[in-house]
Amino acid sequence: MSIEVKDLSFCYNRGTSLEKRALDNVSLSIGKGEFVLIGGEIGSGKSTLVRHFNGILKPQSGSVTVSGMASTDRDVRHKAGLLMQYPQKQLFGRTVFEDVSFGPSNFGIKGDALEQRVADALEQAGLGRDIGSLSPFSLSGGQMRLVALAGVLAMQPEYLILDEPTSGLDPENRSSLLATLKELHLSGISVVVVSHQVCEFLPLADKVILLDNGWVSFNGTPVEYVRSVSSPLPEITLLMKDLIREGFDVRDDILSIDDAFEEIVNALEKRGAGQDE
Ligand SMILES: Nc1ncnc2c1ncn2[C@@H]1O[C@H](COP(=O)(O)OP(=O)(O)OP(=O)(O)O)[C@@H](O)[C@H]1O
Repeated sequence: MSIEVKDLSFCYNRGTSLEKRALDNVSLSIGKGEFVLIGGEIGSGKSTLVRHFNGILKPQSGSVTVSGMASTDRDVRHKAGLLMQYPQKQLFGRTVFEDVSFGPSNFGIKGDALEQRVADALEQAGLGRDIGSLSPFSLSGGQMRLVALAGVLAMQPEYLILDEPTSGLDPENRSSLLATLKELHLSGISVVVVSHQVCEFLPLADKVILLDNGWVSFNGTPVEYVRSVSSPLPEITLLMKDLIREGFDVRDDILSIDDAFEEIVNALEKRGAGQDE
């Protein structure tokens, strides 16, 4: 069971003078249980692509299926939950409980079952269950984002899709969100992260897909990605720090860029071998 995208094309303002082709014959597959990173420059089509996964956008040509269900089916949103960019702007409830319970209660879940769903989702999102009675607007920006994440998790999706989840977060909230995503992935949820900062999520990813002007320019493992780019030094330095943060076996006394590349590839390969065991 997977997300299958076949020959997907999509234009905004189709048939007008403002026509903009955002996706051009995109085909890809996201396996169940994978952590997939979708990267690419600003405007390369990342958001347009993932908005097809939970049916916000409908394919103009080609197809998208999620665990065998066409993305045009209304129920696809129960299989793929999307946390949009700046999701805190979408909070509306008087209490956190009201916000997080909105999806499942519309789905007919009530009473104790609803309370349990909300408590579980708050816990999975890394928030205590006691937060339910607070106003979401009394929380910090990072906590508000986690409340929005809990709202998506309360629908118990098979695929959790996050569009630029760390943008605008301070370093502390960023690390706690990354830790939460790692936990969610370990618990068996498939995670798809859209980010133009590939290095930030590379240590967590099983697969990297890059878009360039609406087409897939790269689709491979993190090791293949590192081998394929000649990243500028600051990115490599950040990646080394991110790998150390995630407990990868990397030396921190590397002097040359070539050695740094080798060290990163070795560390990622070791992790890959560990996962296969
Ligand atoms: N609602 C819209 N109407 C018209 N054009 C749009 C619309 N949304 C996106 N586009 C255009 O489609 C292209 C792809 O946009 P998209 O938002 O999918 O890219 P992105 O890679 O997610 O960018 P970002 O990193 O800025 O979020 C861009 O050229 C963008 O300007």
